[in-house]
Amino acid sequence: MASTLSILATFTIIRSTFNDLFPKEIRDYFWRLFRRFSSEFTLVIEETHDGSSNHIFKAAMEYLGSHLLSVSSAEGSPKRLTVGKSENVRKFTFGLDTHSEMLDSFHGVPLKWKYNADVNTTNNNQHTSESRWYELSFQKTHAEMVKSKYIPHVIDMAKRLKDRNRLVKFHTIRRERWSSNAVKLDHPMTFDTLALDGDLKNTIMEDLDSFINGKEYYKKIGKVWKRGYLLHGPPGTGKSSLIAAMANHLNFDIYSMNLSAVNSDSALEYLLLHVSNRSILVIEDIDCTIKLQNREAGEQTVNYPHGQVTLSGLLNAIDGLLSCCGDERIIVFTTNYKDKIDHALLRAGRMDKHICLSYCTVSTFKQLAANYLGISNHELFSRIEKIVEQINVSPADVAGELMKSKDPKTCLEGLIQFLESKASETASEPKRPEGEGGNNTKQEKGCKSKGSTKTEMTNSDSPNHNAITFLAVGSDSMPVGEYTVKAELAPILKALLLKHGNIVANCSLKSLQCRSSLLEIACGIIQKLQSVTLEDLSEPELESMLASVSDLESLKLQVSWLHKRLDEITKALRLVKHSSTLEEEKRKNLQEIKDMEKELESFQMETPEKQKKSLQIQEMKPVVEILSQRISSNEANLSCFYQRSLVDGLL
Ligand SMILES: Nc1ncnc2c1ncn2[C@@H]1O[C@H](COP(=O)(O)OP(=O)(O)OP(=O)(O)O)[C@@H](O)[C@H]1O
Repeated sequence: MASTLSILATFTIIRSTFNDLFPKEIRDYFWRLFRRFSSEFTLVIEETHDGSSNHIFKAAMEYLGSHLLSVSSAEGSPKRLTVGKSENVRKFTFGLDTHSEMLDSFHGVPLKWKYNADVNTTNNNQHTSESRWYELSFQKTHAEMVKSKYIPHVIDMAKRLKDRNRLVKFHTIRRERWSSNAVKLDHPMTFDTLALDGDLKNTIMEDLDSFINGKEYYKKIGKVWKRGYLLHGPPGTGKSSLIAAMANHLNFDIYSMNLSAVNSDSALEYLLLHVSNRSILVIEDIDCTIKLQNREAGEQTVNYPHGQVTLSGLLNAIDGLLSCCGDERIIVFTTNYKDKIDHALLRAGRMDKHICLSYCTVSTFKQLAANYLGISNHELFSRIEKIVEQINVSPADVAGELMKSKDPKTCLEGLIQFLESKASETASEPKRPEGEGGNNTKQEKGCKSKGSTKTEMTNSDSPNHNAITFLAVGSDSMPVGEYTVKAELAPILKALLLKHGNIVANCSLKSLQCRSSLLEIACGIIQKLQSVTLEDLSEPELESMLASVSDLESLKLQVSWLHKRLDEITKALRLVKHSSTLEEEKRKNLQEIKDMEKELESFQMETPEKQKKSLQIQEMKPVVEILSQRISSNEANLSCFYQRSLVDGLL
C-alpha cells in the first residue's frame, strides 16, 4: 500500500511540473491522449446534476473536508487547503484548494481526488457563474468496487461527519409550538464528566450506539427506529445531566416538553410531527401531568386546570402512527416518582430502558471528586465513603460541596460536615404521615439494591425487571445500603449502621434477605423504644424484646449495645415497680400515723394506751422517712429515663 501511494505521489509531482510547463489547452489534449492508453479511470462529480445540487458532490466535500485533517501529515496529502467555520458547526472545516489533489485509500485500493473550479464567463467577459467539480481517479479494475462500495461509504461518512460537527440545539415550547429560536445547547456535561455507578455509563453508551447503528436491524424486524428511556430517581441525581450527555454524545438536538404547556391531544400531535429526526424528545416530570389512577376509571386527563392531553393521546404519540413519521428518535421521560406512572406508559416497547438514577455511592463520590477536585484519593475519603454508604445524599448535593473551594482538603472537610449533619437529621427525623413530604413516603426512594450499586438500568422487557423493581422501590420497603427494610424503619437502620457499623457482618445467616429481616427485628425494637416511655412498657414486653435480642446475638449480630440498653431499661422498670411498692408502703404508714394521731386527740388524759400509740407513731415516722429516701433515690436513678428518650445515645 505504501509503495502504491508513493508511486501516486511521484506521479502527482511529475504532473504538477507538467502543468507549470504547458498551457491548459495543450495539457487537456495530452491528458485525453494519456487516458485513452492508461488503465486509470476518472469519475467527474459536478456540483450540479440535472439542474439541481448533486448529493455526491456535497458528500465528497464533507468527507474530504473532515478526512483531510486526519491524513494531512500522511504521504499524498495536499499542499494547499482552504479552512473555514460557519456559525452552526462545532469545528473548523477544511477543503481542497482549487486544482489540489489528495490521495485516499479504501480497502487497500488507492484513490485520488482532485478539486476543480472554473469561472464561466459570457462573451463580453462578464462573470456569470462558477462551476465546481471533483475528479475521482482510480484503476479501471476497481470501478465496480468504487461504484458499489466507496461512493456509498463517502456518502455515509459525510452524513456522520456532518452530524458530528453540527451544533446541538435545545428546543422549547412557546404557545404550543416549538419556539423558532432554538438555542445552542452549550451544556458541558458529557459521559466523561457524568458520575454514574459501576458499568451503567458504558451500558447506556453501548445501548445508544447500537441504536444509532441499528437502522438495518430495525428495518429487518419491522420496528420503528426509535428508542424510549425512562429516567427515574430523586431530585439532583443526574437525570437532566444524563440527557445532556446523551445529546452531546449523539449530537442530537433536544426537544424539551412539559405536558402542562400543551393543552390538547391535537397540539401534542402537531408538536411531535415537528420534532426533527436525530433528536431527543424529553417529556419532563411525567408523573406530575398524567394521572395514572384515573386511567382505569376512564378519566384520562392531565391534572392541571385547563389541560386536555389524554393518556391515550400520549400513548398514541409514543407508539402509535405518529411515531412512524420520524427516524432515529429518542424519547426520554423523566420522573421523580416512578411508582406514580401508569403501567401503560412503562410497557416494553414504549419505554425500552428504565434507568434509575439514585443517591451518591462510593463510586459516584469518587468520580465527582476526580471531576471537581482532580484527585483520586485522599486521607478523608474513607470517612466520607462510610457516611455516603449509609445515608441518602444526591450527587447534586455532593457536587455543590465539592465546588466550594479549590483546595481539596477544605472541600472534603466541608463535605464531611454536611454529610454528618444530614446523617443526624435523618436519624432524628420524625416519621411524617404520607403526603406530607415524609422522607420515606413522598420521594422516590432510589434504587439502592445491591452493595454500593444504587443506580441501575433495566430492560423494561427483562423477565427479572419486576423483581428488581420490587426490591429496589417496593411500595413499603426501602433499600439502605445493601439491605432492604420496611420504609418506616429505614432511617433507623441508616443511623444504626452509621453508629455501630455493619452489625450483621459476622452473622451466621448469609443471604441479604435474611440479614435484612434480622436488621428489621433490631430496628423494630428501637422503633418501639422510641415511641414509648418507661411507664408504658410492661415487663412481658421487655422480656420478649430481650429474648429477640438474645436470638439475634446467637446468630452473631453485634447487638450487645442494644442488649445492654434493654437490661438497663429492665432494671429501671424494676426500680419503677419497687418505687411504687415503696410508695404504697409509705402511703399506708402515713395513713396509719394519721389515724393514730387522730386517736391520740380523743384521749382526755394520759393513759398507758395513749403512751403506747405515741410510741408507735414515733417508731413509724423514721420508717416513713426511710421509705421516702428510698423512693427519692429510685427517682434519682430513674430521672435519666424520664428526662430523655429510652434510646438516647443509642443511635
Ligand atoms: N450523576 C451526576 N454526575 C455529575 N454531576 C451530577 C450528577 N448528578 C447531579 N449532578 C450535578 O448536580 C446538578 C443537578 O443535577 P440534575 O439537574 O442533572 O439532576 P436531576 O436528577 O435532573 O434533578 P431534578 O429531578 O430536580 O430535575 C447538575 O448540574 C450536576 O452539576
